[in-house]
Amino acid sequence: MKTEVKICGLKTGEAVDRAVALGARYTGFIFFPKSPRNIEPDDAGRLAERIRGKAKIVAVTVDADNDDLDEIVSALSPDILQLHGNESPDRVLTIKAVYGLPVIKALSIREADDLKRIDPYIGIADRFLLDAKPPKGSDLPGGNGVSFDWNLLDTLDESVDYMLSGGLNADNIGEALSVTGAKAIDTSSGVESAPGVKDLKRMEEFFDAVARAEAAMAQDASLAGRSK
Ligand SMILES: O=C(O)c1ccccc1N[C@@H]1O[C@H](COP(=O)(O)O)[C@@H](O)[C@H]1O
Repeated sequence: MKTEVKICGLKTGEAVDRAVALGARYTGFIFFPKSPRNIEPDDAGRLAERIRGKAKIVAVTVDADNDDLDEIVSALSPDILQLHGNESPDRVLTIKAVYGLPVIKALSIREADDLKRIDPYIGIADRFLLDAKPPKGSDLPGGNGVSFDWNLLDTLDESVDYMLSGGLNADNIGEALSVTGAKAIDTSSGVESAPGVKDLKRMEEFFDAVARAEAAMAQDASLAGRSK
């Protein structure tokens, strides 16, 4: 099966167009002023019009208040809201009810116990985004380019629908997919030349690496099938 790819932190028409041309199923726009990927809602709305219907448009917010959410949803008309802060299950329910949009709830993972934080959101969040915990001193809850120990996901219930995130790039995505078998992946700083600056070549290398990993996994599965 083809891995679903989300390219996050898009800020230019060139990067949005290229991400979708390369096969991104999800495009992410960051609404968090401290981030080098922060974008104004109206600018994001204009960029999203270039690819609406070709890839899902995801608004990434961090503990946003109602006024900010109203402005973002009205300017961008996102397909999905990604909640990347400390939004409680009740807050997620309220946001879903108010905007009628599916929600990806981001959770940060460092150790096995962190996976227990998924449970209260089951049946509430439509999907999870499992990211690494921010390094000490970082102002950003995501977009830090750091990975968590993918082996922790060995114990994750198969019914949990998640996107793998955190420090993914062309060099490590093959191993990440082989260890986790993730069906959906998300990257931001791993396809940049500087914080907030998407690099078209790095994006292309990322998609190439995903395709190589998929081919290798399909070959392994076929060999395993033949040896039965
Ligand atoms: O990217 C950001 O600046 C950001 C800011 C605030 C919340 C979330 C953010 N990014 C999310 O984090 C993942 C992982 O980033 P990376 O690949 O490790 O750089 C990113 O894809 C966004 O979903």
